[in-house]
Amino acid sequence: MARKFFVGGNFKMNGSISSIKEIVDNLNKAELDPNVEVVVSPSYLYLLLVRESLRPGIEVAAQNVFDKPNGAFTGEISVSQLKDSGINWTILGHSERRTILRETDEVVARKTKYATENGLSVIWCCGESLEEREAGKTIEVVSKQLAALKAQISDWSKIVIAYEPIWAIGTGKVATTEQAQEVHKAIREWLKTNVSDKVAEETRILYGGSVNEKNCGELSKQPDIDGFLVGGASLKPAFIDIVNCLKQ
Ligand SMILES: O=C(CO)COP(=O)(O)O
Repeated sequence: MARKFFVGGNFKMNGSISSIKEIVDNLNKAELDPNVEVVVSPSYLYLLLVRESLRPGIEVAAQNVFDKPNGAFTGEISVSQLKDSGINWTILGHSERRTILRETDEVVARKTKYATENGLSVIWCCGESLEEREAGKTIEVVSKQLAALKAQISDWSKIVIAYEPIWAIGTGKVATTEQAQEVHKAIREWLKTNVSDKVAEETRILYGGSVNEKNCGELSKQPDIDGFLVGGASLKPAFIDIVNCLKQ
C-alpha cells in the first residue's frame, strides 16, 4: 500500500479568531493536491470554529489530549470531547510538551495508547536536542522514544510519526535533506526490526522543523519522507504551497 503524503499544520499557541478565520478562508479557497492528506491543529479554543468552518476533507487535530475518559482533571480535555466535536486527530509528544511541560516518553506513550484505542488518530512526535545530535546520539534518542511507544502500543494503524529535531524547530535551521532522510530511514528500519515489515512499510514518517515553501520540494523527494509537520509556515498562505509540494 502506497503511503499517502501528509501535511500537518501545527498552529501552536498562535492566532486569534480573526487570523484563524483568514487561514480557514484561504484553505477553503485553495486548490489542494488531492493526493495529500491535510490536517490542521489550532489551539483548543479554536478547534470547533475551525472544524465548523473548514471544508470537509481537511481534518482537524488537537495539540494534546488526556488519557482518562472524564472526571476531575482540571484543565485537561478528553478523547470523547474531541470526537464529540468532530476532531479525529491529535498531536502527542511534541518536543515543546516534552521539554516545557515535562512529559516523559512513558506519559506520551500512555496518552498515545489511550487516544488510539479510543478512536483518535495520532501524530506522535520524536526528535533529539542539539546537544544529543552533537554527541552522536540522534538514533539512540529516537529509538528510545520509539521503544517507550512500542511498550504500550499494539495497533500502529492510527499513528503517524513526526520526526522533529528540536534544534530545527522555529530556528530557521532546517535539517539537510540527507540529515532528515538518514533519521527517517533509521526510524523505518527500527519499525521493521522491532514491530513488523507491514508497519514499517505503511507508517507515514513526517519531517518537522523550519519547513517552508522553499525547502519542502527537495525534502519531499526523499524516499522515507512522507510529509511534514509545519509550525510557523502553517500560519501563512505559504502553507498551501507546502501542501502542493509534490508538484514542485
Ligand atoms: O514544531 C514544529 C511543528 O510541530 C515545527 O515548527 P516550525 O515549522 O515553526 O519550525
